[in-house]
Amino acid sequence: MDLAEMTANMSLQNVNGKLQKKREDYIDWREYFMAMAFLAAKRSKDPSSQVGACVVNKENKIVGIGYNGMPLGCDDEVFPWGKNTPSPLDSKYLYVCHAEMNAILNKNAADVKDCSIYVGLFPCNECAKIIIQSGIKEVIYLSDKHAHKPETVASKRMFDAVGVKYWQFTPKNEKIEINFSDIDWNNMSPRK
Ligand SMILES: Nc1ccn([C@H]2C[C@H](O)[C@@H](COP(=O)(O)O)O2)c(=O)n1
Ligand SMILES: [Zn+2]
Repeated sequence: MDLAEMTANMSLQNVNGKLQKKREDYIDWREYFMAMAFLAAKRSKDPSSQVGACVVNKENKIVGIGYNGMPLGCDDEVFPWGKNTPSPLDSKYLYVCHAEMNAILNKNAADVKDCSIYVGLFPCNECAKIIIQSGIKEVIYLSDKHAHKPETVASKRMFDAVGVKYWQFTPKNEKIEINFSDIDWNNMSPRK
């Protein structure tokens, strides 16, 4: 198989003899940011909901990433991940840091003013306060599964009051696969 046949088969283009991905194979920038939030969520130890968040500035640069997890130093093998527990002290909700809070606290910039936050699940009222106070102006979310919970209604009430935009993102791709073996690590090119 020569380079032309190979590139045709691998949705690659032969530009000046170099393998280039076809334009349509590049990830849409919004899908990229939502995918980064999803990738971060993979780090969450919460057995029932893994949520990730990605803060992006006006220049489309990532300035913060986070996922839901226990506070630094609170061993997530010791602190509880339960819910609806007989004793409220055994419920994760008292302890877990939400993805949005972590993404904002993890910021790598002086502030996150006028940024957008991509998050898997619509922010709760506590995160809405943090989002507003941090100066974030746009919330892009995938799931609004708790739409009718008071926490979510309160979030929207606050966002509407201060003009924080929020909208549901629907990815074009059903999935984005990261396959380390796609790359020939010796020369960092697509594996032939
Ligand atoms: N926007 C959100 C919503 C939820 N979380 C976290 C908080 C918990 O760890 C978990 C939700 O648990 P569930 O009630 O679904 O068992 O997700 C978040 O970080 N950001
Ligand atoms: Zn929250």
